[in-house]
Amino acid sequence: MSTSCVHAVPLDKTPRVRTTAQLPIHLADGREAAGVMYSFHGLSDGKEHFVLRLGAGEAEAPLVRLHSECTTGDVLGSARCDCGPQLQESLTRLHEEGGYLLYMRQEGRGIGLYAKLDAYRLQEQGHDTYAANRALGHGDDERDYTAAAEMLKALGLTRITLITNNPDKRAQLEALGIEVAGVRPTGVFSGRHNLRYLEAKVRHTRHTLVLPGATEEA
Ligand SMILES: Nc1nc2c(ncn2[C@@H]2O[C@H](COP(=O)(O)OP(=O)(O)OP(=O)(O)O)[C@@H](O)[C@H]2O)c(=O)[nH]1
Ligand SMILES: [Zn+2]
Repeated sequence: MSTSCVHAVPLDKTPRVRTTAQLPIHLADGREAAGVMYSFHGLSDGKEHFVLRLGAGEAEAPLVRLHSECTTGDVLGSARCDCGPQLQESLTRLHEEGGYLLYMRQEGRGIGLYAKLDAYRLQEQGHDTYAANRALGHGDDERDYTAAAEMLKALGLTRITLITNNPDKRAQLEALGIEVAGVRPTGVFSGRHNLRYLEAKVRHTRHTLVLPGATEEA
């Protein structure tokens, strides 16, 4: 007897929220937070981004952290960037005020881990993070937030307060039909290993970071 397997294929570009699951998580300060995790089916870039909702209540323009994947920083605690502490800070804020973490599979500003590690080698030879990308034939920043806007809309979130220092995130989301009612900066997590990386973000992509020893206009 033959069997057939029919996969559900979405007929339009609207993603469906695929699953939700309770996820108790430990915050950096030792407290426990209650999360709900959402995954999606049918996002336009075909990647497996996810959302974690934390805290209680629903603000009129809920807090949203749009966080780009950084395996070295988020998972391993690498000090070459500020991603790990930014992620922990966001989880704490979202737990306290209520809101959503969108974890975007955009490793290396969209170039992937393999190329990011090549870029690290070039940085050891003196390139900054953006020049290293270009030397490898990539754009300075290849991130596209279409899938983020799709996820927000699928959750009914069309007016948000965004946690970021990156003006491009706000601009892209607004162009995609998400109203960004306000922006909250992340903390500044600088150290001897990531100072050049942070300086390059300010110089090159106008991240709103005030670094030690810099003036606000710099
Ligand atoms: N290509 C490349 N990507 C990097 C490097 N270091 C970190 N990343 C990636 O950069 C992304 C985070 O981007 P950032 O520019 O640090 O910050 P942002 O997300 O634009 O801005 P915020 O919202 O303020 O955090 C993650 O996907 C990291 O994997 C690097 O040296 N080269
Ligand atoms: Zn990082």
